[in-house]
Amino acid sequence: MSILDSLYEAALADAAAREAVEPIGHVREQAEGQPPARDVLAALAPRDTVHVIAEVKRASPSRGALAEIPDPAALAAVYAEHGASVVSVLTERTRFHGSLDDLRAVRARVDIPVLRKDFIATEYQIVEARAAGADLVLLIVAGLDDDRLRTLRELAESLGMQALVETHTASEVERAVASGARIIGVNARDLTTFDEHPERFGELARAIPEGAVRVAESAVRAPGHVADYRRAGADAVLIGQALVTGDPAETLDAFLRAGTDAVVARCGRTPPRPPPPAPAGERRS
Ligand SMILES: O=P(O)(O)OC[C@@H](O)[C@@H](O)c1c[nH]c2ccccc12
Repeated sequence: MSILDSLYEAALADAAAREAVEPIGHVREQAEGQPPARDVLAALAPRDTVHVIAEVKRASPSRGALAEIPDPAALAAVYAEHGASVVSVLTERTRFHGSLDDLRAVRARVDIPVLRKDFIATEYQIVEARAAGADLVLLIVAGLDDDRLRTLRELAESLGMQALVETHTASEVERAVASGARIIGVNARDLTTFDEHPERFGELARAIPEGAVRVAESAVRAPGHVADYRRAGADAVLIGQALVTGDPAETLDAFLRAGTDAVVARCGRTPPRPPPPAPAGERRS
């Protein structure tokens, strides 16, 4: 069994245990009782600086324990104050040490959109994401067939959420685009081996159509990496480890500065033109 398969297996076993206690009808009612989901497309709309999706991540299967994060809401508040556009909360328990309680706590503290990051393959997980206050859910193309991918994204959208559709190869980007995804991530980390390929985003970004949000995921360790992703056409960069293992405020400030200074040179996006010179008579000098 691949690592990815075992991650899905654990997440789905946990979801089934929750569903045995709380059937989907109840959870749907809770979802309907939530304030409407935040507008994620507006929050990630292309602009002349990069967006950061900042992650609450205690541990990972590839690195083990990263940070204790006793108060995920406090960390999310720092992210929001320092310019993150979206907070990502890992809710997977067995390998990432996260929970839906983390997501609820974050939701209660910040106003920016919140992403439920988990190994999602069932309607139940989507509905419980909304019931916990999520605005965005992760869907990993490598773990879903075309039917599931479309059905789950459409269910998320019917609840007012969006889906971040994650890819790692050219054929997965093709499938994501064909499925109608509007927010497409390229994960530098291969979830079947944990190898990192930061150059992958630049190779695949061109295949993501104009109009979809392009997200570069993983492997940002230094400001230069944000600049590289930005130059390769990223609208947003998803960062976990570097934020939770360093000083989150200082690190985020430095990353956003690097993303602001980098000029997008490819993917058909050109930097804004300088204003035309004023007519001779109006020049001040
Ligand atoms: O910690 P990093 O290298 O900054 O990566 C963050 C994020 O991209 C990563 O946590 C991630 C990307 N896709 C995932 C899917 C499941 C779990 C985790 C992930």
